[in-house]
Amino acid sequence: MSVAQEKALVFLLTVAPLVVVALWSLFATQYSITPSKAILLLYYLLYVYAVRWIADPYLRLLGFLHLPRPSDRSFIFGNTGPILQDPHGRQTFSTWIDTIPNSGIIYFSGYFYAFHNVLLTTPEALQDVLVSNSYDWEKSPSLRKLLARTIGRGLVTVEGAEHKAQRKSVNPAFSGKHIRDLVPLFWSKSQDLAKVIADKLDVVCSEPTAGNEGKEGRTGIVEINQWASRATLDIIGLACVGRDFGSIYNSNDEFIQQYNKIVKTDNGGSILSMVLDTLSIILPIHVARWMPFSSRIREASDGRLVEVKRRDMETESEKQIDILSVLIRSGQFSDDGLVDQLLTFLAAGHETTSSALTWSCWLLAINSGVQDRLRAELRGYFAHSNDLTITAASLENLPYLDAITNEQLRVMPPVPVSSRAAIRDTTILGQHIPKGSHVVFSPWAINRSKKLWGPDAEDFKPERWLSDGQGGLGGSKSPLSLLTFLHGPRSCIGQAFTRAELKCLLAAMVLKFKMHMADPSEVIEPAGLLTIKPKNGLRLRLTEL
Ligand code: HEM
Repeated sequence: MSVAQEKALVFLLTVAPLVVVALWSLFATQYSITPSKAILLLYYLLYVYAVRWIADPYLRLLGFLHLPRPSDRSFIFGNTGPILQDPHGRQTFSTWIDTIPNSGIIYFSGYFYAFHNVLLTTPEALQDVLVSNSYDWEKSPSLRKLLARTIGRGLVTVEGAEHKAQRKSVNPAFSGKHIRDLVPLFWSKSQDLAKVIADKLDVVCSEPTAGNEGKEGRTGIVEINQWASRATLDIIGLACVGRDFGSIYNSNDEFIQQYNKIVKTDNGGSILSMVLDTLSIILPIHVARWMPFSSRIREASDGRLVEVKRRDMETESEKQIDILSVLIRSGQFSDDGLVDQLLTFLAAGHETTSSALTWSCWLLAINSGVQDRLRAELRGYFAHSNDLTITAASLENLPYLDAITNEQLRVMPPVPVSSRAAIRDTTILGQHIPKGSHVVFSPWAINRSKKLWGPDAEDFKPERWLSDGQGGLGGSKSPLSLLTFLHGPRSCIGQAFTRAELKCLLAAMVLKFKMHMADPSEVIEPAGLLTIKPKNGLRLRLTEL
């Protein structure tokens, strides 16, 4: 639709019905449409209310029409047509950001032009929404309700003052100091992972060459995604609850079964449970959470986990370092509150780190030069040490490992897109944004924007973090050019945790194996609902070193 057509549409849906109703009310009594003036007035008020309700979004549209926006639009889909064919809008948002001239925001409309969205395209616009006016924006109520039904009222699902208070209480458990304490645990699990995978490989003997006997070694094809999922689950279990789920050894830990039942969507729910689940989404959070049929959350909230931990803390002489212990010691949470936070960490921290590890392995498998250089850095580091143990201090002295971690989180952000709704009238870069409008920000598109990262933005180049001369910004001009964990009061609380964990896992894998694609011609496609994973898994050929 052209701008003229859009303005005509607004007129048709706003002014015209009011004119019609005014004429109608003038002549209605004359033609005795209704005998009662009171009923006529009631009709009139109802009609005006209905027109106002329908017209409201279209009147708001006028406030956006001057903003840059995509040219492909239709009445039914607004501008969302291309997004529907492009999961998470990854490619669409990237194209818009790099090709539509704009100074920080691009407007795009939803169905029937009735929903208004603003795509944030520059660090300055992101700063306004995520940092300066963060509490003018909230996650969509339906999404929060859906999440709260399964993970309770933890950090992810609460808003406003409740969020501020919770964040303040949880922050110390994720402080730099505490994450340093967790590094030995990350490293030990990472080594377990490498060992368990190695034991599954086939023993082969290489061809003898002149003067050399054939050497025995282990190699095989491994689906990495499922190992990444198991390892990151075990790490989060140990770090958050102090409990080894043992899923890399295929354990049947009761809590894990419970967790899978709660968080996984593919657990074969019956039609009845689907209906009940739907009902509990529709109901307000507080009600749904305590409904007898909302059994999932009840099962996890049985409090035993916290009870056992309290007992361990009393009886064991060694200070417990897991996050649950830190939260219990803070004395800020009820037992229910603790369970909600734990489920939140599991849900927010498991799939995401598992996705990040999978993509790291993929990037190293298709960039063998980077893989070799990382291995050389690690071997060089350990050559000067008697003990092959990664500590928090060693992580600070492995610059290439740090660069790879930054770069893989930049090019393959596990959460590719997120959004917020304005809960009051606000502004972005001075532009008035009425209550009810939506902002969309795409870590995928921002992290890969040529405007922010240069012409090689799409390439995996860890070196950009080594010689950027920009204080660790990878050659970009602002920290907000990297959006993987967002920024501001609602940024990922687990960022430092993730970075340390990923470094340990990658170091263990690279020291133990040479990684290649099982089928070098295979095209790996990202897919997924909230986090992205390789659509058909990731098969790598691992050769033990
Ligand atoms: C690669 C790994 C990770 C990525 C990419 C990631 C990404 C994110 C993003 C994008 C958000 C903001 C979502 C939004 O508000 O729209 C977020 C929030 C959050 N993340 Fe992470 N995350 C990761 C790992 C973790 C881990 C390991 C934990 C905990 C152990 C964690 C806990 C949380 C929590 C609690 C929030 C909500 C924070 C708040 O609203 O105050 N995340 N994460």
